[in-house]
Amino acid sequence: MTTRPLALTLGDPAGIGPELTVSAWEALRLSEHCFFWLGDPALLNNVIPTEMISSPAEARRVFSHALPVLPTLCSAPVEPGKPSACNAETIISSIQNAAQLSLSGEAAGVVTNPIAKHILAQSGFPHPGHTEFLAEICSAPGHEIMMLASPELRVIPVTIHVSLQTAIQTLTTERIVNVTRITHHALIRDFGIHHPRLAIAGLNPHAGEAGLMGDEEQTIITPAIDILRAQGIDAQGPYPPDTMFSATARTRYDAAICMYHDQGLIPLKTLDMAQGVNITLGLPIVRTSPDHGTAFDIARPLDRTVRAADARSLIAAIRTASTMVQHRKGNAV
Ligand SMILES: NC(=O)C1=CN([C@@H]2O[C@H](COP(=O)(O)OP(=O)(O)OC[C@H]3O[C@@H](n4cnc5c(N)ncnc54)[C@H](O)[C@@H]3O)[C@@H](O)[C@H]2O)C=CC1
Ligand SMILES: NCC(=O)COP(=O)(O)O
Repeated sequence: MTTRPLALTLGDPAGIGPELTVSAWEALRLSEHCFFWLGDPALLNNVIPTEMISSPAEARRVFSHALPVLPTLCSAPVEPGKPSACNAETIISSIQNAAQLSLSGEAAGVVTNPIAKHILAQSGFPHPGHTEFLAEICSAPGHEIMMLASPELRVIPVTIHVSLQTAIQTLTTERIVNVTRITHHALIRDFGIHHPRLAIAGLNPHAGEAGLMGDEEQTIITPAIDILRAQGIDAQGPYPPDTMFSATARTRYDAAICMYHDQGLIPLKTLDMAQGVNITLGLPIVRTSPDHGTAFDIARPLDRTVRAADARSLIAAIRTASTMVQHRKGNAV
């Protein structure tokens, strides 16, 4: 696995991020999946040993006996379950530093703990989520693609954090082609799938039923598929969205290109929320995250034995980031 450590961000300190971080360290500390946390050790209530580091290079020496922490201290008191925009600056700087350390090569990649988008927005944060923020840090705006992956399914929404109305209004042939091309290349480079098979979803019921229930399939989606196929990309569809996620249908493709956020994320999370991983494709750095959010409703002060949050998705995100780093190394020329 990776020799350099992964950078794990703070996330919203009032959410389940601190608890997930503790559980992930306990699960992985004797494995090769080494990470350090850009967080505030005071949030951990001494439930595990921690050791301050001043650079990622120190993480591997520490990882088996303590959680390596690159201190990123909260400026306001933290009450679990009660998020506050007063800590927005710390949350943002944790993401920013993790990305910079990854761009500089000191960290192998970034794994993010969940943030609450509306809380950061209150502080003037202009990005709808990590995906778009990281693209800006990497000077690659417009190249960022969100993929959610579980052992059962991979989905890529063409439009991401916008209203359903905006998603439909901004759906274009060019956007579908761009997202599918980046996905195709990322499946080869980051996942070792040599000939990716891509299923393109329709937008409307029955994929439009020959125009009877909407014509975006004919005017926008099919032209995109034609362009992609002419470029040698194995893109098929548009498929009726209500049947393309069945167990049988899923055996026919490696990833589903979906027209809007919930079209892809509902089947993914319904099939396997515990092991779903959110992955940003199209960036020079590796970035993964759990598929769920901050879960403020179950966040509580940390306890040595009682855990409310299921850390499997974060653990899967860390393992996935390690695997992607390995694939990128293997594919480097
Ligand atoms: N990558 C990220 O930073 C993401 C952040 N969010 C943010 O999270 C906030 C809350 O969003 P919600 O829609 O409520 O989704 P959520 O995923 O935080 O919670 C939905 C339900 O699932 C439960 N849940 C989630 N993760 C869990 C875990 N690991 N273990 C046990 N139960 C778990 C919660 O307790 C809650 O009942 C929003 O502000 C949203 O912006 C949402 C998705 C991803
Ligand atoms: N629904 C997925 C999600 O909100 C994750 O967004 P991001 O913070 O990874 O951009």
